[in-house]
Amino acid sequence: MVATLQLTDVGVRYGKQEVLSGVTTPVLKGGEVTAVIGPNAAGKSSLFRRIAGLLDGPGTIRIGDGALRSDPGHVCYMPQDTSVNTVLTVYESVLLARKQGAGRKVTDDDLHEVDRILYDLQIEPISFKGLHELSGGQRQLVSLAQVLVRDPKILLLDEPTSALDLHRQVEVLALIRTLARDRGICIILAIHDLNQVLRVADRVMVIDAGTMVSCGPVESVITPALLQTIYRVEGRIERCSRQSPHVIIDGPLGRA
Ligand SMILES: Nc1ncnc2c1ncn2[C@@H]1O[C@H](COP(=O)(O)OP(=O)(O)OP(=O)(O)O)[C@@H](O)[C@H]1O
Repeated sequence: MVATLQLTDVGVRYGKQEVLSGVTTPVLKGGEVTAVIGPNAAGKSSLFRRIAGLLDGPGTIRIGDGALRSDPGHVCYMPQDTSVNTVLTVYESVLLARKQGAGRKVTDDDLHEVDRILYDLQIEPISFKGLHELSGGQRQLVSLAQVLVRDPKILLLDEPTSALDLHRQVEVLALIRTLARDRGICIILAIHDLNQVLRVADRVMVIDAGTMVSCGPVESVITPALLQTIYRVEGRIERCSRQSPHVIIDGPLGRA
């Protein structure tokens, strides 16, 4: 069965302050990657926390069918802040994530999955380091391992590559793309780098000042007009290497 996610009129309030309202999407399907973009403080993380069930608010979040909804393990959320306060090793933390809500007995299959994900993310060399000993980028990779190992059907990744070097960004985004396609995962990721969005996403949702201003195929949403109106920069989209589109920034626009 293909996992699906659809938002209707979804909003978020912190106390009396409404920070997001009226987010309505088409049906987002397993196998596809949707990038959520927009300026700082636009409401992207709040939207992720709302979808993950960590915040209440108006609107409807329809996830898959009844079978999926009754198994919360199928929706996994990786927050933006990956700081930790624990004495676990990398391996233990990923194994624990795998067993979350799934009984205590560790099977060969569990160990195999942990090994595979550590290998895919190229972090086996740090398997037995304590989480508190890791660099920011290493912590981010381990957080990613903790959600991927749970075999999610819907995966919410809030800026999963923000602490990674260029090589790791490219590798991780390629892995995300492959996992979506091969395992039919519906992946939603917040990301600021528009060139990476052009490489990885099928669809882009733009959030600005608490509202969704567009949601559609990548190349029809990432345009010079978007650069001007949302980011206040002058820029172009050009086909460069291998004919793939790139954002080229010419300069900032002045203050409005
Ligand atoms: N726990 C909270 N309590 C009150 N207001 C909050 C809380 N978390 C976020 N906000 C506010 O909600 C708004 C949206 O914040 P959010 O973190 O969703 O933005 P974002 O688009 O993810 O930003 P960034 O790109 O900077 O990570 C901001 O004005 C922020 O100050």
